[in-house]
Amino acid sequence: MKQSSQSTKRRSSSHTTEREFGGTLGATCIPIFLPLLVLFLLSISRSPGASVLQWPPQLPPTSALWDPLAPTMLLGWFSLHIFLYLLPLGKVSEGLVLKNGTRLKYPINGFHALCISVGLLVLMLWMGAPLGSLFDLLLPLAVCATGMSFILSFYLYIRSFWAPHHALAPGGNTGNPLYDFFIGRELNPRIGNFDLKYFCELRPGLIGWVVINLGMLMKEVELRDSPSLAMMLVNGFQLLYVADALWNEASLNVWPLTGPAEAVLTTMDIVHDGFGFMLVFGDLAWVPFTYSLQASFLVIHPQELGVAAAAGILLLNGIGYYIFRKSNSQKNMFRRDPKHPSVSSLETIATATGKRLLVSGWWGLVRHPNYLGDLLMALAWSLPCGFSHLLPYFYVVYFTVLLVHREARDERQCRTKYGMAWDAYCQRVPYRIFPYLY
Ligand SMILES: NC(=O)C1=CN([C@@H]2O[C@H](COP(=O)(O)OP(=O)(O)OC[C@H]3O[C@@H](n4cnc5c(N)ncnc54)[C@H](OP(=O)(O)O)[C@@H]3O)[C@@H](O)[C@H]2O)C=CC1
Ligand SMILES: CC(C)CCC[C@@H](C)[C@H]1CC=C2C3=C(CC[C@@]21C)[C@@]1(C)CC[C@H](O)C(C)(C)[C@@H]1CC3
Repeated sequence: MKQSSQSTKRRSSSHTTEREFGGTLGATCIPIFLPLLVLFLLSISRSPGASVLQWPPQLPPTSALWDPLAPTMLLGWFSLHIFLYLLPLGKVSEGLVLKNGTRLKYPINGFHALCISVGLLVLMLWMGAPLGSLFDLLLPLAVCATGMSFILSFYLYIRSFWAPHHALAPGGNTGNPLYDFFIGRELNPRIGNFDLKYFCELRPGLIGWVVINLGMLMKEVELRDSPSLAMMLVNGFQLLYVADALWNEASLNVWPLTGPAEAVLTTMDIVHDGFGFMLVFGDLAWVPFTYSLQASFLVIHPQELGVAAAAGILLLNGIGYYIFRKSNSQKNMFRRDPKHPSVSSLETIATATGKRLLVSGWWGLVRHPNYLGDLLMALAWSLPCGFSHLLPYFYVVYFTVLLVHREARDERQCRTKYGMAWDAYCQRVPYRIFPYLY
């Protein structure tokens, strides 16, 4: 979290002043704590008790952490996705205007990469590949993904000293090595045209999450002959979420190259945050190994799910997805073409920057309707795992904390950008995420 005290602020003409995520202390502890948390969660998800509250915590034996197959598989997976990223499939789109007035070009072929990956997996299954053995490799894979995150983050930190000043992220340039390593100094590190942040955010980890889920489903088939309804719901919901992210990246295809960027290219991570340990580890280790916890939990803790309960959960996910997609699309459309018939009748307020803010429609309900939809989906992903354990609800709790923190960061940035107009918006739309609650 941002610390407001003077002690956390630096005064220097070229260095940024504000520190987030607990400043230097957070930046030192989080890279130690989060990898251990991933291993802890993975290891208890497969233990019979699956208790997050057990003290002392149950840690995996060191022999369970290493398998020579894991680095080979990970390198193979990364090579495949680098190859797919570089394939001349789909179109090329432009990001938002950078400080030096230029725009970077991005290949929009993530959905192709997802389809090809799923096609390859189906082929491997047909050839008899034991995809269920991913279950036994999860801990070594997580260890290797963490190691890879550290190596990549060191590389990014060191190379950032050769980057021009305008290429640095606003928040990752404090001069404190630990903090800058954690937050990330360079905004859009690239090797030639290969954009490391954009690649990591949407490809290996996000698609890897879907593959891990499928591996858990296959393990269930090995153990119990067929996948359970709960496992199918978790797989289906999360596949929809990942496919949506990649499809909406691809929806840029229909717009002219010179039009404003939208969807993933306008998220806070791409536009504002540097590429440091937090995002590298988040993309490569945290997303695939903790977002798939419900599926790995279900392998050892099968749940009976009645048709009525399944229908209720389906409905909840559908409502969440509808709110998430409609609100994100409404804002993206408004930013791209405010005169488009689907948004032209919405009420707006002017800001000094020339941009307007929506005050009706989804963005008049709460200030972050997209987070509300995302959180409803998060709950729907955990409910198939029943109420006997807390572990499957880890994602809901973590995600609530992440989005509340993210909302506060975005709010600060918007207040700086829009000043009094933002205050007027907040008065008009008093709730942040949950109507009448928060
Ligand atoms: N699954 C996961 O782990 C995660 C998922 N997400 C999801 O990613 C999606 C994107 O989220 P995120 O990048 O945080 O931010 P948002 O998509 O919510 O974008 C926030 C920006 O939208 C613009 N904006 C805010 N209010 C208005 C308004 N009333 N009218 C017009 N524009 C407005 C502002 O930018 P400007 O005015 O400059 O255009 C603001 O900075 C969300 O759906 C979120 O749930 C996010 C993080 C993690
Ligand atoms: C390691 C920390 C505890 C937290 C790291 C945070 C990251 C895991 C998330 C920050 C923003 C993200 C986004 C998505 C995935 C999680 C991270 C990387 C996203 C790609 C998921 C799919 C969505 O549709 C999206 C809008 C494309 C998301 C963009 C932000």
